[in-house]
Amino acid sequence: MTAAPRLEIDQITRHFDGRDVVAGVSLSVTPGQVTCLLGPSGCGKSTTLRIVAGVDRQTTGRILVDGVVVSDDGRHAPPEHRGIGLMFQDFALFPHLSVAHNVAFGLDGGLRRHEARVRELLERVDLGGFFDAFPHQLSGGEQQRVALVRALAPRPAIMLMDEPFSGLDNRLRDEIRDRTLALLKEENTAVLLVTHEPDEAMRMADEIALMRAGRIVQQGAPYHVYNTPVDRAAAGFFSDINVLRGTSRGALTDTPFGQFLTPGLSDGAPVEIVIRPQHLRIDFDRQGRGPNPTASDGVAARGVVQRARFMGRESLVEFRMDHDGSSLKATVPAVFLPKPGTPLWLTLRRDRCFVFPA
Ligand SMILES: Nc1ncnc2c1ncn2[C@@H]1O[C@H](COP(=O)(O)OP(=O)(O)OP(=O)(O)O)[C@@H](O)[C@H]1O
Repeated sequence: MTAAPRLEIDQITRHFDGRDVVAGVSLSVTPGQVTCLLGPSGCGKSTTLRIVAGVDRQTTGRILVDGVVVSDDGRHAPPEHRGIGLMFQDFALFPHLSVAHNVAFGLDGGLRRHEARVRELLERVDLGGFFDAFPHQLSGGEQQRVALVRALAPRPAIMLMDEPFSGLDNRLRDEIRDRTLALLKEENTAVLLVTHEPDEAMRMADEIALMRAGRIVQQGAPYHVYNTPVDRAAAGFFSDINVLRGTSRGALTDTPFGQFLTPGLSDGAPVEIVIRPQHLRIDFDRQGRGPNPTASDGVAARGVVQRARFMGRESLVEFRMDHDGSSLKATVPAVFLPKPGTPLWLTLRRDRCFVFPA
């Protein structure tokens, strides 16, 4: 049985200066679930979050918490009556209060009444020893953890997070993300997290809602959104992509890598075939010939190495293709640095190609 939604966003729009910056967003989050609103800058993510928090108000639509309307055309509960915790990038701790008093700030009765809860939360993020410290004595990452437990201290049913980790350096960020996620799961909080970073969404989310120009264009588990993108832009949002262009004829599109099925497209319709660099295979040149065609990889096409770079986890090789001079990128999970000018053959993993009308 799936749990009842804790947070429901029902057909929210927000009109600013003659345009809808949020244009009909619906979403629900269950207890213990992390949903990431992912999208490029300006697509309306933060506005959506601010509406849920109650610091902004939608033009139309409703917000429900545990099935109860907290905001619609007539009602608008203030932020403090929504059972919502907030954590933003520029979380500010109160500099004149100790760590413990910062954490207890939103608790009725303050530190005196809730010392046990404050101690327990600080222990859980390994900051037990900082109970009496002041914010300036903590590193950025430690301050972030204090901000997190401060937001969690009143046991909010819902946590809203807007780019909460973007102020941290890379290595620290991974660790803090993991800790944060663990704590949110333990508390069974419903989380709506805004980010423009696909890696962050893939790492944190149970569900990703991909947003563009005020709308959710695709929603699902990270695996699903990554592996079955709805269009070229959705594919390109998660990684570098290669795009082959062709024209549909008789529900087939010819490419130098073989034919692709393009059912439902009329003759003459432009087609884009999209593939991520890790799904190209590279093969050696055998005196002007490449590998034989196979069902899974189609036909090989020859290209010449333009550039090869070692990226740490993989090598990125850029090719200029013989057939049309276009560029294709392939990655190999190893050290593979062929010299510029080397002819090599490329095939595409056909099961990893996405075919879209252009
Ligand atoms: N108070 C406002 N008045 C007018 N326009 C606004 C207001 N708030 C936001 N906007 C506009 O709404 C659009 C969406 O902004 P929003 O902050 O929600 O985007 P975002 O996806 O969170 O982007 P970012 O990641 O850059 O914060 C932007 O074009 C922004 O300029």
